Amino acid sequence: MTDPTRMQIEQALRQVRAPDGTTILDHAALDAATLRDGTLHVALATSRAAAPLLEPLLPQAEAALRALPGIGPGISAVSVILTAHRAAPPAGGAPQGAAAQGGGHRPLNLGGGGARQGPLLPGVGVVIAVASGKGGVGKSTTAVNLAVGLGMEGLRVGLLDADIHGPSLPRMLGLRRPPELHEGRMLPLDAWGIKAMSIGLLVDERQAMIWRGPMVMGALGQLLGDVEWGALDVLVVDMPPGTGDAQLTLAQKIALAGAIVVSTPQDIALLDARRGVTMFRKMDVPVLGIVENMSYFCCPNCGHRTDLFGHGGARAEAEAIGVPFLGEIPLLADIRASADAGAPVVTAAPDSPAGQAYRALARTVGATVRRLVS
Ligand SMILES: Nc1ncnc2c1ncn2[C@@H]1O[C@H](COP(=O)(O)OP(=O)(O)OP(=O)(O)O)[C@@H](O)[C@H]1O
Repeated sequence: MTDPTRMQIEQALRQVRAPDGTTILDHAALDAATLRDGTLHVALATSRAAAPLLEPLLPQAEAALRALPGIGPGISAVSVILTAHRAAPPAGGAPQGAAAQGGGHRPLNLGGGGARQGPLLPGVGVVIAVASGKGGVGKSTTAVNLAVGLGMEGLRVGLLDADIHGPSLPRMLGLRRPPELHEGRMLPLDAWGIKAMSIGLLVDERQAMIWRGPMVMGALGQLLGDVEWGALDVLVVDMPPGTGDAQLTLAQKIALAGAIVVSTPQDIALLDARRGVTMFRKMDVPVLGIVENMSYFCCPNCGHRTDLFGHGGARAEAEAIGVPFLGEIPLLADIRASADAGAPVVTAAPDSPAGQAYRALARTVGATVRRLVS
């Protein structure tokens, strides 16, 4: 079997018609196609205005792609998603040959611009993702304290909250006003020495919770393309939790220099962390390391340390899968209280045990960032 080419995919998509007779490719352009674990993932770039019209056509598009000659032994399923840009880019591009074989996840060479090409974020030195295999492990808390800690290390830092279903950055940074516009682009807000942007600044948090696929991708496209970051050494991206299509597409859209995976020491979370590491590896994104959050409990009265879930799980897991271990963050009430008060503990109480833990993490990651931007 050979991989489908751009021409084949576009031919299949041209059979998919809206009620007015126009084809799906009259409103969208083939943006990226990826083979992952036997599934052909196809991303179509469209305008925000057209996305609601195209969404009902996606099952037909998947059926048309499943009928492609050559879709057989190596491809068992097809998934089509919409990514909404500001304006639909022109469709087309020269038909290209198939991608090199091998690996469970392969971006297909479609010609006309791969997903990780193009200066989406001019002026930004490196982009680092903070991710987790599942929700609730403290990914956002880690991302916020790491970003502010990197700022305290003297780096020019931006923080993008791409956790679109649960944007917690405005609350954690104490930001309430919407971003200002400059020549049609959004200006990130200043907070605690860094620049920050979140979908939570644009819409009500509860509204974002119920968004469906195309709207999520549209909002992310806007956050990626419409923010005037200015000159940054590093942009920290708080990824949505998990390892699904939104994470994958996002990681493809941004040229990530590296990813940090946050986990708790529990077995189940470590399994999810392993899945997160695997996802980035499949996309050739270097995993900078694993952070163990809620690693141990420090009694605020006597300072006694209790390893609630056993100790050293994430360190051992990191060693087993061959990625660096970046450090431990204790379970401490003032981490949550500071986050809820909008003043990250790394800056609110830099010499507290929590502050010191985050500063140590920022020093380690800061050294890597300096190496990557130099
Ligand atoms: N080390 C810690 N000690 C005490 N509380 C913590 C710690 N880390 C995170 N928390 C708290 O745990 C809760 C979940 O944290 P957070 O929102 O950062 O998780 P998350 O992994 O980003 O979740 P999701 O991605 O599902 O939004 C928050 O109330 C946060 O204040």
